Amino acid sequence: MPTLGQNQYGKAETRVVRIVRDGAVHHIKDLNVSVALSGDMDEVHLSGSNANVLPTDTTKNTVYAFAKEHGIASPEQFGILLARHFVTGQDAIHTARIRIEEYGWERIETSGAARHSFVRTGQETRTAQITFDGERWEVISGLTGLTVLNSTDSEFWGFVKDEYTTLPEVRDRILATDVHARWRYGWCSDDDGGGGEPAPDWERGYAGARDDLLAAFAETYSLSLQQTLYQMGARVIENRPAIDEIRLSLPNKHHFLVDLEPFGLKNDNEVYFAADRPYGLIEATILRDGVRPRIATD
Ligand SMILES: O=c1[nH]c(=O)c2[nH]c(=O)[nH]c2[nH]1
Repeated sequence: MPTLGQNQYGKAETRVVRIVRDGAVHHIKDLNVSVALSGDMDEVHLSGSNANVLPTDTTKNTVYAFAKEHGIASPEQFGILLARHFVTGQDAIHTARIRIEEYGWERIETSGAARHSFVRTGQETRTAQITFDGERWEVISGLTGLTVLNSTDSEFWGFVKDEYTTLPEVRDRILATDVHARWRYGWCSDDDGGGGEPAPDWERGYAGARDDLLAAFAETYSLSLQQTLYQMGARVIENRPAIDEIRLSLPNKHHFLVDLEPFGLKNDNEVYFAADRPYGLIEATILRDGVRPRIATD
């Protein structure tokens, strides 16, 4: 009979978001946790007996329950807690390897008192599309991958319900999205031959539009992502006279509250499962009054 070599099992990539609410000041920890356990696992492979197998589902639940019970001080400390739990709690488990990725979030600083808005660090890409037909210019600038999150001040209720609707109404949820924005400058004829307009300051335009998008996201009390989207686009159009049109494509990065009741724990909007897909996708163009849309909608 062929020999069973090294083996391990566990739940990979449990996405856990832990919010700590210190009054109006919220703190966020966002981890991707992979558990690999090994030990006396010959039987499950060779005879099919599951007697030594702690289900991978249980390892996932443990991640969520520990996030609630112990908080997440650091990935190292959280990983140590988990590894010790599995090895000391189960005779058959001799080794636990916990791999953790932590995603960084910075606070969005706004003039308001609320402190529950965050932007993911180091992810965004600036974009530009320039078209010239020998006479007229079209410049569309933008960004992708600007990930933002509000840990409160977001509701979703009062929506249509048909025979397939199961979504519960919520008065307090996480609202998170990867901003994909493209904005078109009104500038179209340069002053090369005389008579045209000087080109806008592209650097200031980019920094200003980015600031507006972040500030509007953070300051909008949201009844839907659609409403937040409109506020973000409108802020850019109102604050940046050089920009005539902005198109926003916002995935709704769902964060589901984890049910901790089976473990005797109350989830007071603290521990979330950060789902990857499917996601809602909310898209719209916001225009300066009287301007015709030109940014492609795909
Ligand atoms: O902000 C939202 N807009 C929707 O259209 C929608 N649909 C849904 O299921 N959740 C949400 N959230």
